[in-house]
Amino acid sequence: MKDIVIATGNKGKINDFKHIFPDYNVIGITSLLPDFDVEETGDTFEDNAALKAEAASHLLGKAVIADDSGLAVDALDGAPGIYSARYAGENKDDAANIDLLLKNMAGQQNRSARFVCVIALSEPGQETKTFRGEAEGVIAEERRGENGFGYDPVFYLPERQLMMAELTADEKAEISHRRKAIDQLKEYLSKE
Ligand SMILES: O=P(O)(O)OP(=O)(O)OP(=O)(O)OC[C@H]1O[C@@H](n2cnc3c(O)ncnc32)[C@H](O)[C@@H]1O
Ligand SMILES: [Mg+2]
Repeated sequence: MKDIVIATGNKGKINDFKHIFPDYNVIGITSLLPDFDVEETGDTFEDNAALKAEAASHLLGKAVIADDSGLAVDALDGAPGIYSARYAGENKDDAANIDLLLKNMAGQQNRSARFVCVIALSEPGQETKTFRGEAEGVIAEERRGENGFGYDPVFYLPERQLMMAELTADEKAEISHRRKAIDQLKEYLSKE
């Protein structure tokens, strides 16, 4: 089985990647470098994904991918966006982030939103490449579902009439923003 190293400390993302890459041995960076942590100082998902992938690739001397992602809500002018993980504070608390989102959306009629995922590929001696995937949905008024992570319990998928958190991991892997970004990465690798 081929290895693929992902520069993330987020267990929910690692679980998503395992279902997107069933034929690969998915390795989270913290099992190789327990103290790995990169400050996300970029202004875009692309910049932050590249920062994480390049830092890990330089430390390991091999190809690494990273994921910078988040939720963009139209009625909030694209917030929380690149700040999705730390929306309610630096301690990255998914429950607190959802509470704040529901509070900021209270009484709001326009609830359209999208998940964005940018995957960066950094390889020694090569320019970093980025690939973007998006998934459209609607911000629900309350939580439902136990699967997934982050904002999945309040991200409603109208065509399925389910929350993202009500999909199995395999179902999420078929339609998610993360899957769409990875499809583009795979297409690039197949032409390389
Ligand atoms: O930077 P790494 O170490 O990869 O982990 P992180 O959790 O800090 O990840 P990000 O900086 O990319 O922030 C993304 C946040 O956006 C949210 N998010 C991203 N993808 C999601 C998904 O598939 N489902 C639900 N929420 C998601 C979730 O709250 C994440 O913490
Ligand atoms: Mg992060």
